[in-house]
Amino acid sequence: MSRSIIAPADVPPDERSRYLANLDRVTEGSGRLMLMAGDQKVEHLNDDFVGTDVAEDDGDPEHLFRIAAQARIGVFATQLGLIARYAPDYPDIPYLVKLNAKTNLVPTASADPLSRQWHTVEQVVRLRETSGLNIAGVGYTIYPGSRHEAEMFTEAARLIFEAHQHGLLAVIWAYPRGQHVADEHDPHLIAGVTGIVASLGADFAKVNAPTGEPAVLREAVRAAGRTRVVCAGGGETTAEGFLRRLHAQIHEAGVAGSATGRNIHQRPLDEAVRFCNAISAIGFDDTGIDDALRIYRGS
Ligand SMILES: O=P(O)(O)OC[C@H]1O[C@](O)(COP(=O)(O)O)[C@@H](O)[C@@H]1O
Repeated sequence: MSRSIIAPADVPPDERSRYLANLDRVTEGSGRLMLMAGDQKVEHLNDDFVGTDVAEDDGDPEHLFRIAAQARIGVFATQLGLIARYAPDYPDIPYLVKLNAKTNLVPTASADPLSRQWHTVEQVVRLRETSGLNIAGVGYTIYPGSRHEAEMFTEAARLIFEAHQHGLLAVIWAYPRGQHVADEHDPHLIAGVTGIVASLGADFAKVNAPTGEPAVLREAVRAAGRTRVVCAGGGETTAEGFLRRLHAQIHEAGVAGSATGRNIHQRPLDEAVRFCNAISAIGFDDTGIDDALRIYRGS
């Protein structure tokens, strides 16, 4: 595929090289994303950062930045407030600004989810220009099936266009959720959701892994067309189980990389760094499981 058609038409010619440089940065030129997710201080409050199976390191938000600075990652995604506060001490990390967020304090059973945009793309561009930080893209979560879906779709569509206009990538977290969504892990529904993300024009769709074997993701990958699909990492699993699932998602379903939060940051710093390096080896280098495990174990 010639590089000229990799950039979508809403990336203006004078921003195309920036867009392609951002795409190469977050994929190391492989076409597969490696996103480290650190936006859960809003989505899950402190539940993801303290606990019996959570490293003591994770209680301090700076743990996220220490991992991202030391590990091989494509991009680190979190809210603008944390980036502005910590990134000056961690200027070499490629950042993705997550533009909306909500807490899980209001149960879906009582109110359909609505997650409103916090900052505009123009404010992200101003931060990039005045700080010199390496901001490669923006992110936004949609909840198809929520009574409020139209509001989120509209915000998403407009910010994706604006992001492309400034050479920024757009990643959409897409979780079908609401009182009319019976099973948010249904593979066919998730394929519908990746099709929505493609229609919104995003570069990557981030979905929760559907029920079943990784190969069930084939429908969702195909439905997304030229928009690439990655899966969230989910709750705590063994490192080997996680790496085997990721390898299968990529090689059996054509998933284009990974987007992982808890399974990275709930580990102590050195282990989290090695885990990121193993994830990146699988995604960026087509490394096999045994070699990826050796990278994770530091052997
Ligand atoms: O599905 P939930 O519980 O709303 O969680 C959404 C949050 O989980 C994440 O996808 C993190 O992914 P992990 O499952 O890998 O921790 C965040 O990026 C996102 O905001």
